[in-house]
Amino acid sequence: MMQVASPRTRSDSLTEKVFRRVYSNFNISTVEDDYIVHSRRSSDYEKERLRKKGFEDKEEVMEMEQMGAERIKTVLILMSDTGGGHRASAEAIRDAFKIEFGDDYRIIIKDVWKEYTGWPLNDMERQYKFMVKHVGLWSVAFHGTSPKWIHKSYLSALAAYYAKEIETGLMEYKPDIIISVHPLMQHIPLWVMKRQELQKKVIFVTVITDLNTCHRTWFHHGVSRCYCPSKEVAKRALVDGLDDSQIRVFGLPVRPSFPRTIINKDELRRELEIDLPLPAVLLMGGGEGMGPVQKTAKALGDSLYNSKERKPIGQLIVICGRNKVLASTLASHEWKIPFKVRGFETQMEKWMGACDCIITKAGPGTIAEALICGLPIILNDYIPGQEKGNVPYVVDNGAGVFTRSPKETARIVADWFSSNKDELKSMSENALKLAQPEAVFDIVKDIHHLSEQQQQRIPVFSDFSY
Ligand SMILES: CCCCC/C=C\C/C=C\CCCCCCCC(=O)OC[C@H](CO[C@@H]1O[C@H](CO)[C@H](O)[C@H](O)[C@H]1O)OC(=O)CCCCCCC/C=C\C/C=C\CCCCC
Ligand SMILES: O=c1ccn([C@@H]2O[C@H](COP(=O)(O)OP(=O)(O)O)[C@@H](O)[C@H]2O)c(=O)[nH]1
Repeated sequence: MMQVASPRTRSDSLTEKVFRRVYSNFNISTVEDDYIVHSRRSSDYEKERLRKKGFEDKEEVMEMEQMGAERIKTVLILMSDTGGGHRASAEAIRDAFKIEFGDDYRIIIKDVWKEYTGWPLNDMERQYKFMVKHVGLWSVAFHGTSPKWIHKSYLSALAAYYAKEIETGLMEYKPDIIISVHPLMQHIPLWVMKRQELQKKVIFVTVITDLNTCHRTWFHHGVSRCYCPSKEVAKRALVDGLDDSQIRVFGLPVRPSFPRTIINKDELRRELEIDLPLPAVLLMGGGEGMGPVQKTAKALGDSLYNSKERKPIGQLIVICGRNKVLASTLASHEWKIPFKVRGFETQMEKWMGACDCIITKAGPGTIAEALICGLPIILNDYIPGQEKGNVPYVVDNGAGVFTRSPKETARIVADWFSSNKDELKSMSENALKLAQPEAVFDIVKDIHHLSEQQQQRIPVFSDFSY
């Protein structure tokens, strides 16, 4: 029985709620952001709720919906699949809204740029993938666009050029609340809202998904709240001119399905068909399977095999994300130790819960999740700019180590699994201390509070035009 305990205690009822949702065929992590499906379902709920309250007539139901009686609030979460972290945080927020407030909120996760605009905004995923493969280019782009006058003028030009399209994109969903979980999705929507005089009617908040050295585009002064995952980021926000009252520090939002109570590790291993007694290391490289994964896997294949006794001292699980080439290359290799290779996994909490430590590039999402699972972390790479500061965040807090060398990584893991178990244990404890499993709930509750405050200021039936 492994204890994956939250460093802070929380009311049983919430834990129970999470457990019920997570482990009773209710897959809250399902990617379900297709608007049509979503909006149909949500409006069906809404109609059903009104019908239950006695509004049988079709027109009456429609009227009440429009007027806002028992109105379900619409939350639009803006994200882009540049990396896997923004989507993971968006899903975390959606799931937490569902757990905390049931059907009171309708959550839509969207990349409005991709669907409504043209080049270069609609092609960020591909461009980002290209740039981070050429780290020098990314470094120039990241640091070169740091001055406010540079990114502001560029984004204003894009806003003006795509004004109509973005307006259409945002207005289609008629959001009451807009949440941006992406560094480039503050300026343009806020500009559109200003043009439409919607600033007082629609709440706009930013949820930063970088733990330390984030880009300055995250810090827009026009937001109601800027949720910072760490004190370091909050300091940067203050330096950038945000007001104290706009800033809240709760932590990085992680999907509530991540275990934070008691998880039976053996059961997870049985379910995932992982060897029961052998210590296990999880190797990954973010949503795209980036970093020195292949070399590290092969080095681990050697270091976790005791050739004198002709038996393994550990086992290896590699999650390649969307990197199919990596997955097939590793699958075709001969392994002396128990080995598993997987593609993009939707239940990361199970794989992390079943392992004893993790090797990853310094992606903030993976780090925050691993901390919740109490996994010591070996960071083997980082993207210059936004991920650089994640290294001291982990290492200085005693939750892991940094090395770029696959051989050194493999040696450390072998050490942890044999002669240095104490270090593994103390790092696991430090990881749990640093974890913030409640962050996502604190964020959605604060947004709910904002929304209630706003409701008191604006008449509920105000029919604002989009
Ligand atoms: C004066 C010299 C200027 C040189 C500029 C050269 C080229 C400019 C081209 C592109 C601009 C690059 C934008 C840089 C802003 C970066 C903000 C940022 O932090 O972005 C991070 C995200 C990715 O998210 C991160 O993923 C990580 C893991 O992979 C991790 O999860 C982390 O938590 C996440 O934060 O990056 C992006 O989304 C960038 C997409 C870049 C696509 C370029 C397309 C250009 C289109 C629009 C750019 C708009 C404005 C930028 C201002 C440009 C000013 C010149
Ligand atoms: O197969 C996978 C691989 C990754 N992830 C998730 O993708 C996110 C990766 O985010 P991170 O910030 O670590 O790195 P990025 O992919 O943005 O570079 C994390 O939430 C992972 O759990 C996932 O759900 N399935």
